Amino acid sequence: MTNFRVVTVTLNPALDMTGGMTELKAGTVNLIQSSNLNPGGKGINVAKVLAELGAEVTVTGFLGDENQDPFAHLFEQKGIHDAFIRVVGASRINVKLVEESGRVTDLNFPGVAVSEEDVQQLERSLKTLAETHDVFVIAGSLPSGISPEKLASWISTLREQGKKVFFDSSNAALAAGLKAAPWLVKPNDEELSQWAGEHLSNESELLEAGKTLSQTGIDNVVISRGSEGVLWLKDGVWFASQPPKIKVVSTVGAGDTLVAGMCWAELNQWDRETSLRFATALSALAVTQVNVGVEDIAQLEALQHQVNVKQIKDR
Ligand SMILES: Nc1ncnc2c1ncn2[C@@H]1O[C@H](COP(=O)(O)OP(=O)(O)OP(=O)(O)O)[C@@H](O)[C@H]1O
Ligand SMILES: O=P(O)(O)OC[C@@]1(O)O[C@H](CO)[C@@H](O)[C@@H]1O
Repeated sequence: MTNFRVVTVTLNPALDMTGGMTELKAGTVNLIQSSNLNPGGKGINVAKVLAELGAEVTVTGFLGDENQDPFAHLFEQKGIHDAFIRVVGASRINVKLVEESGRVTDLNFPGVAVSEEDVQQLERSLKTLAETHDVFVIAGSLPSGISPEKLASWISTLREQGKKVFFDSSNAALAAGLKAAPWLVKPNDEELSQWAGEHLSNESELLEAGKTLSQTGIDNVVISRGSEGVLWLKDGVWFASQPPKIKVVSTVGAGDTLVAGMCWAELNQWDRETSLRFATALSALAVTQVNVGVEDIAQLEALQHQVNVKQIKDR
């Protein structure tokens, strides 16, 4: 029987303060016209979407004990099991400035530092969760106190236990995590360029770099390209998707929603075309709203019909 249980790991959660404005002018006073404060962080966003789709989700990572209430409230509201380690201090507040054009400026803060004792608690939590779960999503940046090598060691351990690890991060954490051969990775085109050490400016360069990445032992390379859709390499075969043209409200969490969609598709054992169509439509829907989540199931159905999916031949 299919098991719909997932653990998401967010080592550096954030309260996302989103401000809507006409146009950002750096170095001047900018007036915000609308604002929202929502619990976020990549793994938590993935968890929220998965829970709304119907998965049984457990969340872990590190949560500051001074401002944990909005997170705890979200978990309760969505029926998400809360296995977060509480650490001394406040989780960061990240500021997202969304202009009328849809352009987003992210101000991502460093986050609360974790101690060696906190790290040991998390390792115990992962060990226990691995006894009952086969799918782990590890997403987001690292707080001070966790080295990229430590993160990579967790991915390696889970992989040695036969777990499917979905991984989405950036910078040094991404580089180290990729070496541990997660089951699925989702860099965007910029992150893949960083990994490749050169600017990848077109599809064929992305395909080439994605192929090289997969040869390091990664089963699924999923490259997100914003409005240009998704490229997905598995078993040596590429699929590409193109979402319809959409009025962008906020792109915050679009990548996390794509990861959640790919994860949900895997839990359902859907074929490749169905999986990619679903995950692309889900992430395209995410950009039509400020908050992360599946707010409009009817619109999701309609969007799936408008996503173009094709296999890329001879690659
Ligand atoms: N303007 C858009 N129109 C339609 N779909 C979009 C748009 N922007 C993003 N998407 C969908 O969301 C997916 C993920 O977006 P993107 O590539 O921007 O991820 P990301 O850079 O990881 O995002 P973030 O870090 O903001 O979560 C895209 O592959 C696409 O399917
Ligand atoms: O600093 P990180 O962990 O890389 O990214 C954090 C973050 O930008 O990611 C989510 C959107 O993907 C937001 O909820 C959150 O603020």
